Amino acid sequence: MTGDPHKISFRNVSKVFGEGANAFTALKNLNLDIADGEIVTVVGPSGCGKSTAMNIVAGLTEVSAGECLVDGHPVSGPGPDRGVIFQQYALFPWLTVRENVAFGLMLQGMDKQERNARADHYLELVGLGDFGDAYPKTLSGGMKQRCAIARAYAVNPSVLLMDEPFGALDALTRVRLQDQLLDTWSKDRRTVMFITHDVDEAVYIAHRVIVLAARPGRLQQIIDVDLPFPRTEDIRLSPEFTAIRNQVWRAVYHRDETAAA
Ligand SMILES: Nc1ncnc2c1ncn2[C@@H]1O[C@H](COP(=O)(O)OP(=O)(O)OP(=O)(O)O)[C@@H](O)[C@H]1O
Repeated sequence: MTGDPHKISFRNVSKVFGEGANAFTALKNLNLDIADGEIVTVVGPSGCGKSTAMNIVAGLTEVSAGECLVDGHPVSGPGPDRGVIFQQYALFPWLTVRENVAFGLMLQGMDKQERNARADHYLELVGLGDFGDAYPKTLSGGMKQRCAIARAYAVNPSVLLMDEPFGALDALTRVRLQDQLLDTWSKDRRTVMFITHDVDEAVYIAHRVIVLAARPGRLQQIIDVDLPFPRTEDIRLSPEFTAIRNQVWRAVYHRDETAAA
């Protein structure tokens, strides 16, 4: 232990892609702490560095300057403590749903009976308990994404990194999966970093909304979502929700004058 109380910390993180005349600053001097068990959503215009920031936490992208810490330790590559879920489900088409969910456990050397039992537990959790023997091509988009979520949960990461996970889904399925994510979070309190373009989604699921600005990608504003859990339909329709939603909207699209430089 290093004594760092935060689950995830960005310390003056910058990321430059390319070199010389082709150098492009995707993130500049990002400072951000995310607490253990906190859900943060990350919003901002296209190209503001949302995925770059998440990929740095995932260990898929190296920082150019500064430091990214998880549990107080500098990130040096991907690890089973961080589960990543992308918009594209990236399921293996030749494996069944159960085998897809159990895949990471197989890589960890878990025996077949145990990993199948664990896969079935997580499939049940995301409402796919009857689909373990099905192949991905027979599932709807929402079901495929639930399978990808079960796969990420199965390796029991303490951090979930979700990059527009519901972006390709219809509005009703999105809302259901948001509720399912919060329901699961209420039981395990994992730390979640969730990128979205949907301002309502960003407010509904989060403790805090992180707004990034583009060119260069940088922190624009952090907005506390001071709404109780569990989040419900009533909360979604409340004036308090609308007020926070409007605040986020202004920060993203109109550069609220209260924003950080
Ligand atoms: N591997 C790379 N090489 C060069 N430039 C890159 C690379 N990855 C990202 N970039 C650039 O860095 C900037 C930030 O990209 P990033 O994908 O993090 O943005 P984003 O906020 O997630 O965008 P979007 O909302 O469109 O997904 C973009 O201008 C992008 O073109």
